[in-house]
Amino acid sequence: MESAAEPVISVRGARATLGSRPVLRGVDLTVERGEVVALLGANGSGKSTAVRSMIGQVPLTGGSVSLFGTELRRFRAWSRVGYVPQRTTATSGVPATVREVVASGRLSHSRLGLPSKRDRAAVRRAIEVVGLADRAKDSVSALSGGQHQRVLIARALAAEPELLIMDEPMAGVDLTSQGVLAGTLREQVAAGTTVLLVLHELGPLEPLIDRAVVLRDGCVVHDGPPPRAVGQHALPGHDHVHPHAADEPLRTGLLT
Ligand SMILES: Nc1ncnc2c1ncn2[C@@H]1O[C@H](COP(=O)(O)OP(=O)(O)OP(=O)(O)O)[C@@H](O)[C@H]1O
Repeated sequence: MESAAEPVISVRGARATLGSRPVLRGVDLTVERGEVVALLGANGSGKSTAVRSMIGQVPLTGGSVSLFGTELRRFRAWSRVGYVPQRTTATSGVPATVREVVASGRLSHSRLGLPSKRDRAAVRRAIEVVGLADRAKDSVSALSGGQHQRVLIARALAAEPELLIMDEPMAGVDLTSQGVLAGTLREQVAAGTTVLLVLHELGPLEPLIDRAVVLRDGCVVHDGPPPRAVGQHALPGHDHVHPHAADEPLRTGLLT
């Protein structure tokens, strides 16, 4: 029986190996109901692998993951989870429309039956929320990178998930789309959605973040208040130094 106090995500001692390389080396991470947590770290630190392990796309070689209090191998309530993968530059050969792609995110609700009125309304709302109502009938191949990312987010939102996991939602996204995405996320958070975001840097999402978990080489090196980028440290390419521990500044290396 699920209790309201149960964390939405609980990762304990997670280990994963890709090829022959240990990519997660004992990761502990908890996300409570209603929290917005950023998973930060340099390239290759294991962020994507960590979130992919949470949705069963990467098998663990040790440790465990639970969602909504249920161990992953018993977890079936996938309509409660929205996942936005890291955007690839590859374009699909299938000329699906915006509405078709977004509606595919609702399939876990409609199951074998035809989409209900409620399903169709949820798809329409998700498309509106990301500002693409006027493009609903267009092929996704006609969209810009940022618009494409908005479609992927709408697809996750169409399921009206309680937990939203997004891998680098702002990467390669133009400023207009970044603004739309930040607004969309703000609405979801206000509605009580729990959010785990993989980010390279906090950027425009900073005001929404409750807590940051920083990975380095597959290990958690910080779990607490989001690191604040100030002055020179905010510049792209700068290896951040954040004075979390008075004696030894935490080098998050977020931008390296
Ligand atoms: N399929 C794979 N086979 C072997 N190694 C892999 C595979 N996928 C990822 N890796 C390696 O695992 C490490 C962690 O990758 P991961 O994508 O989780 O890092 P990340 O922190 O998300 O990085 P980025 O910010 O670049 O997305 C990297 O060194 C990567 O090269």
